Amino acid sequence: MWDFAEMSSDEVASLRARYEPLTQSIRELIDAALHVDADNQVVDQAKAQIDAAAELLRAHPASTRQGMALTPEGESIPWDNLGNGIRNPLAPPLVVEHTGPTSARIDVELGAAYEGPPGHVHGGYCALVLDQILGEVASRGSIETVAATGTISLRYLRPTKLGRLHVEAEIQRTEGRKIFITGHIADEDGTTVTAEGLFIVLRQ
Ligand SMILES: CCCCCCCCCC(=O)SCCNC(=O)CCNC(=O)[C@H](O)C(C)(C)COP(=O)(O)OP(=O)(O)OC[C@H]1O[C@@H](n2cnc3c(N)ncnc32)[C@H](O)[C@@H]1OP(=O)(O)O
Repeated sequence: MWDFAEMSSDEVASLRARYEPLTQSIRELIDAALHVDADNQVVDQAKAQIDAAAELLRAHPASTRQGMALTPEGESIPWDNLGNGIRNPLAPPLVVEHTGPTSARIDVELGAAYEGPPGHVHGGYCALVLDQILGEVASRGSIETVAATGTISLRYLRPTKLGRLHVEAEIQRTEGRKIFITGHIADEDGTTVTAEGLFIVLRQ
């Protein structure tokens, strides 16, 4: 169902070293733009430099986009994914740490770019974070057993403060290709959003 580009580990390392610093610079640019308080001259000058950088990049277009790379060792590398894409400046990125065969955690800092209600994380982004961790746990971190979201249900207990967040997910039970899994997000004051998901392992 999903297309992957096969790539050696060396190619991945080389592309990662080339593009990851660019992605990080764009993230810092977005954050700076959301916090700036400057006069017209400063803003116009910054805009001209950003436009020039965009023009430089557009002059070297990729012939195809490769959403995810797969290495012969079975490692999957997300380039563009909104949750954890190495080349996507909108991805924080979300780094999932598997804490066992059926559980994982994410520790992430979400700043102004992820705001919904003032000072708090956008509810849609909370859903994305939970979908990402539930999907990776359901997939057991392997492309061989990749599982897609069938149904996900969220309960927003209270607003989630921008800043450091802790996220967890754990498989509750499996029935054939169906994986029932729960998770939650916590900010500095405790749990803010809980999730229940039914993920379906894709037919290979
Ligand atoms: C290391 C790599 C890590 C990668 C992590 C990836 C995480 C990705 C998380 C995502 O965001 S995925 C993107 C959002 N999800 C989708 O785009 C999925 C779109 N839907 C589909 O592709 C298919 O509908 C789906 C794969 C979910 C199911 O299609 P199937 O044809 O495989 O299901 P089938 O009809 O054979 O049904 C199998 C069982 O699942 C049940 N089922 C199917 N779709 C369901 C659904 N949507 N919700 C709940 N249950 C569902 C169905 O009733 C049935 O139950 P029973 O076996 O008890 O009869």
